[in-house]
Amino acid sequence: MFVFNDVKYKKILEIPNLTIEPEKIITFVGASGSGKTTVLRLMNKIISPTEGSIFYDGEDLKKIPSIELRRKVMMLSQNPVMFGESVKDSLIAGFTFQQKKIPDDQVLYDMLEMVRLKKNLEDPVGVLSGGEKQRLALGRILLLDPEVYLFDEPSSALDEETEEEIIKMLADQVKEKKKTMIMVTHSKGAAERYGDEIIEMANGKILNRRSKYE
Ligand SMILES: Nc1ncnc2c1ncn2[C@@H]1O[C@H](COP(=O)(O)OP(=O)(O)OP(=O)(O)O)[C@@H](O)[C@H]1O
Repeated sequence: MFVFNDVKYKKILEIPNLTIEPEKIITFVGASGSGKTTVLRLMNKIISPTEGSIFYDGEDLKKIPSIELRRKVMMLSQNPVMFGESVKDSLIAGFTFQQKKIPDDQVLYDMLEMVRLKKNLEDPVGVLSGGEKQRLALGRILLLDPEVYLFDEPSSALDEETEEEIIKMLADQVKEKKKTMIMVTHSKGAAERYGDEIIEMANGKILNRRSKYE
């Protein structure tokens, strides 16, 4: 699905080769500043390699228009952007941009429940906490249902119990729908429990890659 070929990004990342198979959950762990977020940003074409190439389904990312790529590969960043005035506006933003039919309110309420956000659709989005914004953005992505989910610390602003619930829910969804999930997490426990493969980064390099089934 994703293939990295002699990839370098400035002086901060160096990945000679990396292949990520579809329908897997891959977790990235490693110290702060080790390059985990940079890997996700490369996969979503927010940044491009300064050397080498990245392929998605056999096609060089350089040749895939960003908008097209981001319909298939969606990233939830640590500080997601909110859209419009209300919880609903932000939840359906992707449908509005893509001019697609907006799901019924019941579907939207079910999604709020799934991401553990106890808010009404009409509630203002500006007053949400960091963790609530993150869960709302998560709901937005789950509704759009891309092929690949890139999660950068999807639970960084959550307490431990909610974090475990959310990551478990994501893993279940991804497996049920046969999607691919690539997740950066500070939680080694979650990385081990839910990752089919665990990739450990240090100083911009892959230090270690383990499959849970080996
Ligand atoms: N565009 C850039 N230009 C220069 N340096 C950068 C750039 N982006 C990131 N860095 C640096 O590269 C290193 C890796 O950053 P990255 O955000 O990938 O780390 P991380 O492993 O995700 O860290 P954290 O766990 O703290 O989020 C950091 O030292 C960061 O300051």
